[in-house]
Amino acid sequence: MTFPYRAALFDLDGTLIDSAGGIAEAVNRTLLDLGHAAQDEATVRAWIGDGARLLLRRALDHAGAILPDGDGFESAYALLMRHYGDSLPRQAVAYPGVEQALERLHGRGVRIALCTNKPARFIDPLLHALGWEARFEAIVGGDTLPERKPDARPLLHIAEGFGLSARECLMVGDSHTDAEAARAATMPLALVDYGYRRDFDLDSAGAWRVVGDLRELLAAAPAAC
Ligand SMILES: O=C(O)COP(=O)(O)O
Ligand SMILES: [Mg+2]
Repeated sequence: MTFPYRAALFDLDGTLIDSAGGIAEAVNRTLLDLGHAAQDEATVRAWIGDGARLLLRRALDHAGAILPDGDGFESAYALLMRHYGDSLPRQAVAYPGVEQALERLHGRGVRIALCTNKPARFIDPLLHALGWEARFEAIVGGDTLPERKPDARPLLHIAEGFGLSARECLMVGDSHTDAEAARAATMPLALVDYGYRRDFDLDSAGAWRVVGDLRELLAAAPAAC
């Protein structure tokens, strides 16, 4: 069976890697530094996917902190960034099947991109830790462009760079930000059922495919395309 798209754009956290343990560690170190209680990993997981600033806002909000404005927020963010960098080795955990799925797509001539809301400065070190330095032909992080997912722009930026229309690409993600960005870009969508979604019904997102393992993306022909 052939894969019906010319490019696949992958979300990172909750789709390719199970980074929640490392991210929870970074968030908790930040909360503790600021005098708040640490949270369990399941709580922090639900805050991931909309970029690191919203992650911090949710953590401070949950802690009942008076949300610092301006400089106060920036210094808390700098603290999170320091701990986040230290946590990268623990974030570098690929889900089962990811390596083979990327390899097989590549082998079929599908162009492969990374489209994440993770701060861009952490992407290269993380890809290095995973041994994926040469895996992605295009990479867009959460602060690479003025807009991030759920805006359509990061997806369209990658498609345009490939010289492809949105319809020729597939966005593969785990959460509402990926689904909304794909809808806004009129790009076909595939979802994984194991990620960090919150209050999001996978089956009503209009996905071409919902999979429990990325190798299933190549498993069968689509119902319609
Ligand atoms: O919000 C994040 O930092 C992670 O984002 P991602 O799920 O888009 O990779
Ligand atoms: Mg994600």
